[in-house]
Amino acid sequence: MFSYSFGNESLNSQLDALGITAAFQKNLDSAVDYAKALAADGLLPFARQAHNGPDAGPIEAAAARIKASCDDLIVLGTGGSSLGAQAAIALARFNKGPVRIHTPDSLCPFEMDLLFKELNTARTHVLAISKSGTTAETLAQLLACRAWLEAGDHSDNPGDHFTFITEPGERPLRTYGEKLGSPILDHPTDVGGRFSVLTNVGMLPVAVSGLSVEAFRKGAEAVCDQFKSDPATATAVVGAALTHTLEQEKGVTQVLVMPYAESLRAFTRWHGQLWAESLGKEGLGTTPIRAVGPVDQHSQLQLFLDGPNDKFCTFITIPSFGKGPRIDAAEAKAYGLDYMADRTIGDTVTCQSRATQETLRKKGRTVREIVIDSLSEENLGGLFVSFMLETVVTAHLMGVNAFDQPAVEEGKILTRQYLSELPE
Ligand SMILES: O=P(O)(O)OC[C@H]1O[C@](O)(CO)[C@@H](O)[C@@H]1O
Repeated sequence: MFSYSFGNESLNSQLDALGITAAFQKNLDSAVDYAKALAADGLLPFARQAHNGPDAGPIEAAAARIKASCDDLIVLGTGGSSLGAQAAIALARFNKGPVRIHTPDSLCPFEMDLLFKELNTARTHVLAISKSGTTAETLAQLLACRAWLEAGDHSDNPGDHFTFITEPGERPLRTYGEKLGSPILDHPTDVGGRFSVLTNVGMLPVAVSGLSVEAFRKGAEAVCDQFKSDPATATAVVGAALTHTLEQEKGVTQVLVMPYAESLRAFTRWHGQLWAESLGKEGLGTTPIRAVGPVDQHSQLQLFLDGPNDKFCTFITIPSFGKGPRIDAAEAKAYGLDYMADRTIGDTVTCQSRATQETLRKKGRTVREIVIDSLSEENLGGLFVSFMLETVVTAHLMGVNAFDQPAVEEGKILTRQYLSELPE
């Protein structure tokens, strides 16, 4: 489970000091009303991915088939069709499964050459994911993968090397999968790509990685239960009301998400898309900033502390006292490093996060700390759904539609045009 707090001074006293208590309360009331309406409706489809839902069996079956046939899985997809899976399977580093998973989510000729050079065609499976089934990057990679696989020296059916996830209906990716005779799982039509991490889009890679789909979804369910039963204290509702109030009243235009764990680095990329694409519209929006502690204390912290006071900072921490290697006391003392004698790496990181939050607060920044008790599937599932709900509630307060992304479509159309106009 996770909890959140705002430092030693209560949130109320910090709001008082900023002179925004009334504005916050008004936004909180409206956020709570909206949360209650969502709860009365059974929450949103992205949050209704039950641990024992009807897709659990098909996900496990597809994962078993993939695992039985390969050593390497290439997950093709971009944005919401890749970032959630990447964030989720980052936890698998701790219990290495039998399949290595590659996620070339940015179209890069050099990376693709490298990947093809490293992998064995006979023992590679490709999972191509695209909700629309039309994304040029994913389709280009798919065609390149097929050619590479067929140029390999195996003689089995090429269709056995592919699995697809896309929406029902006519679309290039689906037609391609049907012609190949490969398994095709339906992308839920009522869940947007950047909200799809708890559906088969994120959970099939999770199942292949050896992590527990059930645990991710149970963690999400626990957070949804809390959101429904006590919205006024739910992380998502308070976070949304606070972000919106700080933006309206104090010109806070950036939201920082800074976990103190390398395994949550991919989570910050997932959050970046979720926040930016859902809220950046009609001239409105706050810009997501990604950082990971403690390493980014040595690159971005100067700006956070001493640059413009325009950021709402969220730290995600895991109590790490006593965790990790211990520093030999005599060795440390021999070099005048008494302060770290007999401390663990986890002791150091915990103190660094605390110190950084305190210095930010002293500089007048609003800092929220979300504490998870361990790096577990349950906690990550909870974080996913909490941040998705926070995004949706923030969109409601802003008066924008969280679920579309009209502005990026023009660039996609032009890319296709320029590509088709290239000389033969
Ligand atoms: O899953 P699809 O349809 O390939 O889309 C990939 C990504 O592209 C976008 O449409 C933006 O271009 C995102 O919203 C989406 O997650």
